Amino acid sequence: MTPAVSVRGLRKEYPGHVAVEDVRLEIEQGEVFSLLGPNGAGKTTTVEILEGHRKRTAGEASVLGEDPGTAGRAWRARIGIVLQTANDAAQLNVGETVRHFARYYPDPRDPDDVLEKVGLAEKARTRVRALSGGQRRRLDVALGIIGKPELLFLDEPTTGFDPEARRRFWTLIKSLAAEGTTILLTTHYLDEAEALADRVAVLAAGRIVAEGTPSSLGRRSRDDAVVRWRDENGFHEERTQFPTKLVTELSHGRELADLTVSRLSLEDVYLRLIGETA
Ligand SMILES: Nc1ncnc2c1ncn2[C@@H]1O[C@H](COP(=O)(O)OP(=O)(O)OP(=O)(O)O)[C@@H](O)[C@H]1O
Repeated sequence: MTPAVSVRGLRKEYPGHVAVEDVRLEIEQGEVFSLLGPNGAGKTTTVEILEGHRKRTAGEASVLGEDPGTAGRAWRARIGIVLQTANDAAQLNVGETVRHFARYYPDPRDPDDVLEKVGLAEKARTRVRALSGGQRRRLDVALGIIGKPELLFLDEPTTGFDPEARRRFWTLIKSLAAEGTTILLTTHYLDEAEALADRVAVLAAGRIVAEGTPSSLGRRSRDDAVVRWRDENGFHEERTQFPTKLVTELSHGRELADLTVSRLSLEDVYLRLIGETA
């Protein structure tokens, strides 16, 4: 199967500044892939090159089998884009906006279904400019998926969402992934990457510094577990590769007060990776 996205030696130079250097990426069809990295790392630049919205300085890129720098309208109809900054849709209401965008695509989803999916069904008659920031973002997501894209680009999609809206959005992304949509997601929320992504890559200063599944990134699964508990002598903390054995030995069949067993979170690993490259 040809990968949905294949990139080699990607480079982008702005005057006096290299934003992306030697990036190599391969995203399989149906995969949810998350690009992580600090502000200014080059995520948006990379994604916009793949969307055909920016020209690369050098390197090879293939998106759904075509070069995004030269691909035409038929190709564009196969991808969906949720941008970081939304365009302002004039005087239309939410329902009209979604129906208007649906007309651009050969085989769109049902606009009412899409509004339901993103949790805006009750806002169908509200003017776009009267939406809250988070609701506006949900409309952006609706417009990104209305064309039934094979490949969906999501650039920081849940910025400004309340916790419930984020969880709802995650459910939506999982259902799109289950239908076979390939998804490239950039996010600053590590829990979001962990919940959604099959694989993640960390970009720092324009280069990929780590890549893998969320659970294996930066040798995470091989790190010690941290066991914490309390007894009459106070709080204790021990690091071990064998937390079950340690807890069994400690407890002698009785309850240990305030017992927790934890491993490095994806955020811990991410911060370590970014720290190493700073
Ligand atoms: N049009 C441009 N002209 C010049 N420099 C630019 C341009 N666009 C981006 N840059 C620079 O390129 C680098 C990468 O920017 P980019 O927007 O790709 O980062 P990012 O990883 O998406 O950041 P964020 O997390 O803040 O969205 C930054 O140093 C930025 O200042």
